[in-house]
Amino acid sequence: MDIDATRRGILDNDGHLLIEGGPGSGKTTIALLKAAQVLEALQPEQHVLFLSFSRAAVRQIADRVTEHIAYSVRDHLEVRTFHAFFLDFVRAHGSLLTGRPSAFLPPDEERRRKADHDGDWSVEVLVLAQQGVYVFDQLAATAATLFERSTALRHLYSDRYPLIIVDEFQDTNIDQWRAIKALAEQSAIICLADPDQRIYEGFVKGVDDARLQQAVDVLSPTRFSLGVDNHRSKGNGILAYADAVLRNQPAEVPDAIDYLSYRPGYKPEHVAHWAIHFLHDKLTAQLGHRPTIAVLGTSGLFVARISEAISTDRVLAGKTLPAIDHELVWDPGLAAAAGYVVASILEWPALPRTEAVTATLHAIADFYRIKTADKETQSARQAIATTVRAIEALTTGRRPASKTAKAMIQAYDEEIQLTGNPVTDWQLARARLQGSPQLAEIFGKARLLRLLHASDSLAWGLRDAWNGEGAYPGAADVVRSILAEELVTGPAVEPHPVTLMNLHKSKGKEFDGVVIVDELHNAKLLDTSWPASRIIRQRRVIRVAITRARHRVMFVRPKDAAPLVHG
Ligand SMILES: Nc1ncnc2c1ncn2[C@@H]1O[C@H](COP(=O)(O)OP(=O)(O)OP(=O)(O)O)[C@@H](O)[C@H]1O
Repeated sequence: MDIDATRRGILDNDGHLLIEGGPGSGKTTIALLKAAQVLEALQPEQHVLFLSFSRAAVRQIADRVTEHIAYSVRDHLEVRTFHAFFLDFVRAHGSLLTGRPSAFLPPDEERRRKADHDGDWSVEVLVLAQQGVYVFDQLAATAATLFERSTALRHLYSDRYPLIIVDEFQDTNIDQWRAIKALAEQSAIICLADPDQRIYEGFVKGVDDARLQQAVDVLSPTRFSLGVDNHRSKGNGILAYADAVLRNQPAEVPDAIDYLSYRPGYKPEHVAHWAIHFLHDKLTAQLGHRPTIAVLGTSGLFVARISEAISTDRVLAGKTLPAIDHELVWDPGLAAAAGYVVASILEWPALPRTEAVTATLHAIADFYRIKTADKETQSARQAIATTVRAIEALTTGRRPASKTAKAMIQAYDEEIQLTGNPVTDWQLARARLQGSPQLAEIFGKARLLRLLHASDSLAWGLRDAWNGEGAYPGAADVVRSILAEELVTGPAVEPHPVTLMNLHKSKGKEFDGVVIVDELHNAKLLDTSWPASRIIRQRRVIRVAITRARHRVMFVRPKDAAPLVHG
């Protein structure tokens, strides 16, 4: 490890530090070295806190801890997401604000309530907070208020965390910044930042391009610049090309970057399948070992499609492409909601007709509530309304008018013969989802659940729910609790050689090779007709994605996609 004068300065300086540097300049690494040094001198009850944004980033940092931090003090480094830290904090101390114990409304429950709420949801969120019930987005604000108002809490936490490292500082929102500022009274704060990796501004509320200046004004930190050092992809032109994309400047495409353009008629996910194999072979030859590869798509759903496509063998242009074992980093909200619908069908044989079908219709309405919370669409709104009317009709003894409800009644009457084997029964129940466009949509989303790697835990949970008499009473609750756990903690899988995620989620990570997949219709990588501000933001995102690679990048883009660099 090179420890130059700048890095020596960082290790020798106490107090607040602002460390700036481009992608791969070594911000995370030097921060871990600094933590290692501070950890040696801590009291037994003290810890160093390393805050980052995503669970995936936390995992990558945690993986690197073994490299830099001695076993004896490792337990005293807490690498956590902002949200997890604030959630624990509000649970422990929220009652100081309201006089009541704090409760947390999980995101899917919030989406459901929001869809049913007539008034302004942002006002309702504040009312709930006054009652001690917090939604995801309120946690940081609540924690910040508590830290600002209570000297005792500030001191308690600063005593516990004399050093707090804030990763990706440029992307902190106003509430995260308020909490950090309050703790900075007594804790030393190290901010790691790259202004050009600001990818949430104008996109997430409260993120501000003045944040770095505010840190300088308020904390008066000692500033260090790792400048354009690049330890990740030294000498292969990847960073220079990424910078050219950021600034839309003319640039030669270096050897380390391949472009694959596909003609209309080809599906991007199929071409991506080929590209992953190609990159894998090239990197294996170059490095002499099995490489790590990230496949980055332009949206979560697109990434899920790629995942499905590469999960089976495929013949493309006369060549057989074997299926690719991979991990998917993805927000599976809708797939989980579709899973709850399937689970409700597993309960049918134990229930009378009205009760059984009504429970399934409730799960279907919830699916569309979650869908509208992500993206308001007329058809999803209508689906909720017709399903709710069908439930009313059923419970008052009338015949429902909706196609979906009729199809479910017919499916119930045809009787479902479950076997006690959760895997087969899950497929049997899922196959009942046909007879209306809504059911077809839910069927499609339920198939994606397989990608969650949750199948094993679901099978075990359902095995316990089997009553030996043809049904799984309580299946809906079992599936709900298993998937909720899966959504919060993520699948417990080992890091995989091939990982799929959207561009934003790649931030803070590092792989031998990166495949960036673009599509023409739903989620373009870049569109010159977008407003200038959106183009600038997207160029930052693309730069982050490119610079995740140590050795090679491969673009898979439609033939007439907009060029990424000028000229
Ligand atoms: N001083 C150093 N000498 C040699 N290698 C280093 C040094 N610092 C970092 N590296 C290596 O360079 C790579 C990038 O480092 P690191 O992840 O710390 O950069 P970063 O600035 O946090 O990147 P980003 O902002 O893109 O996430 C890592 O593989 C790391 O092991």
